[in-house]
Amino acid sequence: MLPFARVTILGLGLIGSSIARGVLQAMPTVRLTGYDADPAVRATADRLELCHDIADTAGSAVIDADLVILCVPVGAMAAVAAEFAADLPAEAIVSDVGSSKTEVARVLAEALPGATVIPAHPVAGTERSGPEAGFATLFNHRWCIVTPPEGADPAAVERIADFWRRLGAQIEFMAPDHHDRVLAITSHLPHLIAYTIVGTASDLEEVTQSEVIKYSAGGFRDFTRIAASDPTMWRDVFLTNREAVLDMLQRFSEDLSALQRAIRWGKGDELFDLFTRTRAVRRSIVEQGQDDDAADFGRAHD
Ligand SMILES: NC(=O)c1ccc[n+]([C@@H]2O[C@H](COP(=O)([O-])OP(=O)(O)OC[C@H]3O[C@@H](n4cnc5c(N)ncnc54)[C@H](O)[C@@H]3O)[C@@H](O)[C@H]2O)c1
Ligand SMILES: O=C(O)C(=O)C[C@]1(C(=O)O)C=C[C@@H](O)C=C1
Repeated sequence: MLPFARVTILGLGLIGSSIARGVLQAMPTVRLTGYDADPAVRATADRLELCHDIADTAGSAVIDADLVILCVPVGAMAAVAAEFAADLPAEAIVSDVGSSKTEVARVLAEALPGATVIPAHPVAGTERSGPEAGFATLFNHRWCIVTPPEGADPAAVERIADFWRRLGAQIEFMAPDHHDRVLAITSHLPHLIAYTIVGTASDLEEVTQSEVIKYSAGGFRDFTRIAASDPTMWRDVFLTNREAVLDMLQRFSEDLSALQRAIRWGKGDELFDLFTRTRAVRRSIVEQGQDDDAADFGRAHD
């Protein structure tokens, strides 16, 4: 039996529209309702037939839902929840896909007192945004981290896990604060570094903008993909996972200073040892099948 019969998606961008496409394929009998604050996104979602119904308000979207899933930037979660709180059916489960979890869990619990809220985070995405960027296979073989609040109803947690497994994801359970530390180093800091390096390159006075574009092969090009990620989404991630990100950034800065010293004093062994260790990390990610380029890596380097 399917975990839910009537699913409402609030926010029809990259992640919301990917969930909609995945549900239409994997759970075709589910009745799907969508809502987005942006009328242009609602019109596009309608044209793409992402949902059976596109509602004009968050309240009317949730009125007969048994799952409501918030797919808006983390800084907008509280406002959306407040918009539909009065219309939420008592038996509905509320979830979200936010990239940071402690703050989102707090604001949802505050805005929806008495509701069953089971937050989750599919660790899958791209640098693109909007309803046209989504695709049904986005979550295939990717982790979805479920962060149930203490004392959560195990049956509700299992229904959320079942929903994500049907979209192709593998499930991991974590405490929200642990999630935020893990993602600070694996996702948030890499984005911050990409934003910095692309910003630094574009500010250089002795290298022109056209040279940066012209010679952006390999390493820099990979950074520009990440640095093209949605500004609203990432502003909100850094503001809501401030402490874990600052902590990881502190460690990163210390390690960067050590590298700076190794270069200055010609300590080739130190550089070589670190680069050997980091190459091994990449190899284990590839071996675990967690990278899209795994096959290419194997061909090019083995
Ligand atoms: N992009 C990724 O790689 C990725 C991966 C995993 C999780 N997430 C999380 O998913 C969420 C959505 O990200 P996305 O990449 O789909 O962003 P997106 O910009 O593609 O879509 C967000 C949508 O939310 C809508 N929205 C904003 N405020 C709203 C409001 N108050 N009410 C209703 N709709 C509103 C926007 O109009 C937009 O269409 C974020 O919380 C993000 O942290 C993103
Ligand atoms: O693949 C990308 O482009 C992503 O940035 C996806 C990515 C990540 O950092 O891995 C970004 C944010 C998420 O919350 C989850 C996944």
